[in-house]
Amino acid sequence: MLKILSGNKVSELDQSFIKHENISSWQLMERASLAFSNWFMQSHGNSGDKVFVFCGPGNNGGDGLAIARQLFDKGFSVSVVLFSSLSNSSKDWQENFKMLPEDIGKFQFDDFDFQLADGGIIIDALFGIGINRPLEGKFLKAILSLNKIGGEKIAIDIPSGLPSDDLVEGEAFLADVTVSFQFPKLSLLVPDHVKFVGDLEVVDLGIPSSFLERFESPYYFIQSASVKQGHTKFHKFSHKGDFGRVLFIGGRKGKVGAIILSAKAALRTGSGLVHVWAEGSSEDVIHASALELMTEGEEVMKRIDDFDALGIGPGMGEIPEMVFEEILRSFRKPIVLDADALNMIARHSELWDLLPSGSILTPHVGEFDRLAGKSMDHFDRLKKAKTLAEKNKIYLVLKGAYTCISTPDGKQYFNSTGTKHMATAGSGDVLTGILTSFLGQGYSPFNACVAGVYHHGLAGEIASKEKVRGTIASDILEKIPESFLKLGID
Ligand SMILES: NC(=O)C1=CN([C@@H]2O[C@H](COP(=O)(O)OP(=O)(O)OC[C@H]3O[C@@H](n4cnc5c(N)ncnc54)[C@H](O)[C@@H]3O)[C@@H](O)[C@H]2O)[C@H](O)CC1
Ligand SMILES: [K+]
Repeated sequence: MLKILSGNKVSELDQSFIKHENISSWQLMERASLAFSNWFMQSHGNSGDKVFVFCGPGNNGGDGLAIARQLFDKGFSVSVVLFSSLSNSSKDWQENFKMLPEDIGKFQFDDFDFQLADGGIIIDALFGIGINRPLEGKFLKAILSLNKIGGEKIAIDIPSGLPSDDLVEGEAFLADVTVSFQFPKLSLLVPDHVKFVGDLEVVDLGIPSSFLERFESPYYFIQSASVKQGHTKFHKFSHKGDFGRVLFIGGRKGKVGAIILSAKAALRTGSGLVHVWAEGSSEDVIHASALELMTEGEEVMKRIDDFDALGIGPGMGEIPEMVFEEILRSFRKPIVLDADALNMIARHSELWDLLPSGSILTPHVGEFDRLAGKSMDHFDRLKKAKTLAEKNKIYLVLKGAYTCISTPDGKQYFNSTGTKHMATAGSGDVLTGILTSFLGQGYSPFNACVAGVYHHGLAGEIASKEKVRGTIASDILEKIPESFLKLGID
């Protein structure tokens, strides 16, 4: 798992890593710049476009100068636009400035006509994580001009103007792609900043995750290696009982499809036995949609404890509080709660106390705000999610572009998979199915959450490669098996 450090911890990290590797700060900058340039050559190597690098006075600008040199060496036509003189720039900036080849175009901001860069590749190296106040003066002027002209816009480490761990104040660079070093900065993961960040790429500086562990931070970025480790292995003699018996409750009032999506997702995630308790009249459609599903009626309440996991809520509508309460009182293992089950809790706050510890709640932003009250911005929402998870000893899966799992021990894990094409009806029901399936297979709630959000996102990525904006939730669940294959899980 990759730790996400706050901006003010990065210089500590740099110092410590430089010492550990016995390298100079310039060498670390060269590594970072090469990581960017290698990414650039892979994605833009064949582009004949002119490259313009806008370099601020700090080390982000220093990266920009090194990248300008490296891309020039690879045959690109490169110009740099500078905002500071040698004497008022950082030490490694100065080193890299001296190393600039003669044939690179060099402009001072005051003399630069921004129309020259129109249509080229614009690399933003004005400010990185060292920004400590809103943009003003020539920096603001430059960003406003860059945001107006055409061409592809790429930010180094973070779009200039965004603080690394806080909400933007004023203007910032509108990037098409942000190439962040080592780990994504927290502020790149919030929906409030999506228009600045564009697509997010994270490039490795060779700092091992174990090294990052030395630094205090509650935030993590989920990566495939740790997802792989968290999977339970099954063997030749495993039988369907080992893969769990799960029950889904929901699918009423014209929304039976929601619970079918959850149930089918559980089958595709590997559940041995999948039961559905939906409205009586929907039995036929459930059987017709998947022959492997079993349907239940009210009498299932008597043997509800026989199940290994429950998934409640998709398409459930409003059920009597008494029934909901009885389910929570009768089933004391972790439960997955989604959609209408979350709305029940939002309306009846006394239900919080009945949630089995380790339960998983999967609100989208709207549902979350009903549960926790309105938030000023996503940073505020993340704080509330942390508090709710700690207080109620539950796992809170706040769904979105970088779904965030808040755990009872106060940590927050951001998912790294998924695409914009997953924002489609029923996508969340599929996630409920996957999570319930993992719980039923005996995964700890934490492993279920991490594996669940990761496979959901990966299945969505695979599905949307074929179906792009026509991707529907059924496509996502059909690709769950491929997401296992991709990770080498049998
Ligand atoms: N381990 C890594 O990730 C590495 C990252 N690198 C790059 O270094 C930058 C951070 O560099 P730093 O010098 O600390 O900060 P900045 O370049 O962002 O600029 C700070 C500089 O600017 C002044 N300043 C701050 N805000 C403003 C403002 N609004 N207006 C004017 N001036 C401002 C501040 O006082 C400083 O003087 C990181 O993002 C990476 O790109 C390294 O290359 C190596 C390892
Ligand atoms: K930048």
